[in-house]
Amino acid sequence: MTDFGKALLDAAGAFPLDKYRFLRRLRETSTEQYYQLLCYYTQQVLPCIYTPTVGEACQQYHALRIKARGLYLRLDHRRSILAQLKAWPQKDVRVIVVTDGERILGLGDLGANGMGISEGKIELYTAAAGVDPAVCLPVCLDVGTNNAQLREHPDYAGLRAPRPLRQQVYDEFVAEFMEAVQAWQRHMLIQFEDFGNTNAFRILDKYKDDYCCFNDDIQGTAAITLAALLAALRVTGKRLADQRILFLGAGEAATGIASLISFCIHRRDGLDQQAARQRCHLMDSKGLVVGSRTDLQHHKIPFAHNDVPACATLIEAVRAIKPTVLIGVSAVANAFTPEVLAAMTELNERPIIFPLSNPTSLAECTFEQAYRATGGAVLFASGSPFDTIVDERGVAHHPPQANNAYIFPAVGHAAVLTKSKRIPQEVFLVAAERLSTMATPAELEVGALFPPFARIRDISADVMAAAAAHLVDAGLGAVPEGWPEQREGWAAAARGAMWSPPMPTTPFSRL
Ligand SMILES: O=C([O-])CC(=O)C(=O)O
Ligand SMILES: [Mg+2]
Repeated sequence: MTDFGKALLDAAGAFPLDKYRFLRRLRETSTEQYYQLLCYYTQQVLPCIYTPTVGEACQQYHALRIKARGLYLRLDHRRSILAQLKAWPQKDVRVIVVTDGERILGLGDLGANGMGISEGKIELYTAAAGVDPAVCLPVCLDVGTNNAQLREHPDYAGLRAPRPLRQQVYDEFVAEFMEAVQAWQRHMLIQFEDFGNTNAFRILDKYKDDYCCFNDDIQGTAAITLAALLAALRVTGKRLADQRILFLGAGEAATGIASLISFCIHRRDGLDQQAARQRCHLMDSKGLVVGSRTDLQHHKIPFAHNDVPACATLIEAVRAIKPTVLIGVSAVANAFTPEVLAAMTELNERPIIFPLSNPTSLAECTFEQAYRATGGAVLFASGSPFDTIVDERGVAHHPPQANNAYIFPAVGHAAVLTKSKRIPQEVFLVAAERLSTMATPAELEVGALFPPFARIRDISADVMAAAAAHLVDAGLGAVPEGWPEQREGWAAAARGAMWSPPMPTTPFSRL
């Protein structure tokens, strides 16, 4: 069965973008078969519609000649957002993934081409957690772009203007969007995706207490990384509170991950939040984030250290801090040099090394590089997928992908089913903890920190049950209709709440 999915996609063309285009067209022309492929051949389809291909698809989106599935809301059409929502053909929408295209993966400002990221991410709600595609809506807030090349391209479909200089104009537009969504539907889950750093933090802070919303780059990435780290610690047998964690990068992902790790240490080991934060060291393009710096953005300040020298390079920082864990969220390809990897190997019996930057071309190192440099001792997870390595004994080592899709679709679907008022930070902790326990000892043995993605719907059902229990217990959501009293039955109930297309009858005769 699984080979069929691969064979079909191979037949669509040699290049990833050929497969992407094929799947986009299939969704339009043979929707049921598209969803059969997505839901029954998920592992084969996902890399073609999501990371790593989606990065290139967004860069080329204006030239792909595909019809946008999602809704564009343009800054020059402001004060009419509610009317535009009401005119949209989908009437019962429960999940929105929204971007403004300013920071697409590690690729920068892609303006209206960012629609591709909302469209890609929303498919994961269906594939991974069984949300009915009929209730899912990708949105792109087109506020212009500072990418002049794109703006001037004859095929570019977005607003041909730079992003607004005045923050107030932007903020009012986002506020109008949030209020319009609330006026449009009784309950909506809103996922913020790939906003620029400053706006991402500000928007989340502003709306998180009053809306059922989260930011996947800050919170989803944090949860999957914490899950990977907790699973790695099952192998080393060490405590989270005893780790020294060095981040290359100090943006949304870094501060999101560092905050959730600190929160987890605080909850598990009773350290106060400030002491827990000191387990995390951030490094930006100017060097280590230390207290003596006067140029630190707001979100970095809680992680500034006064007890380490102001190292300018990663290798200096590794030597000074002696990290047990190295996390790459820098979008700097090959930043984990052989020297850095060798230093991590000298310092640790089992170095934990997570090059998380997306897409693959921006990863801080490959699995092969980390595996070879550490003599196979590395505990590894990456943002984009890498190939398996077969060692000299013939044992296959599968590099786990710290794929946000293990977390956000399940957390989001739980929030939808419970109609949660908001999504507190604790839910991401609960989801990460649950996921971190799921790899079997045999899977951990060969480096797989998570169960295989092929089982994603069962995994999501467990995460949904844990997240739903938390939301209900916190008084934010209600027990979904028809779910049993007993919590033991909730994973099965979550599995039962998932939408699926009919099982495919082979062959896919009309493709
Ligand atoms: O693609 C992912 O899942 C991670 C992500 O959101 C990003 O890199 O912006
Ligand atoms: Mg993202």
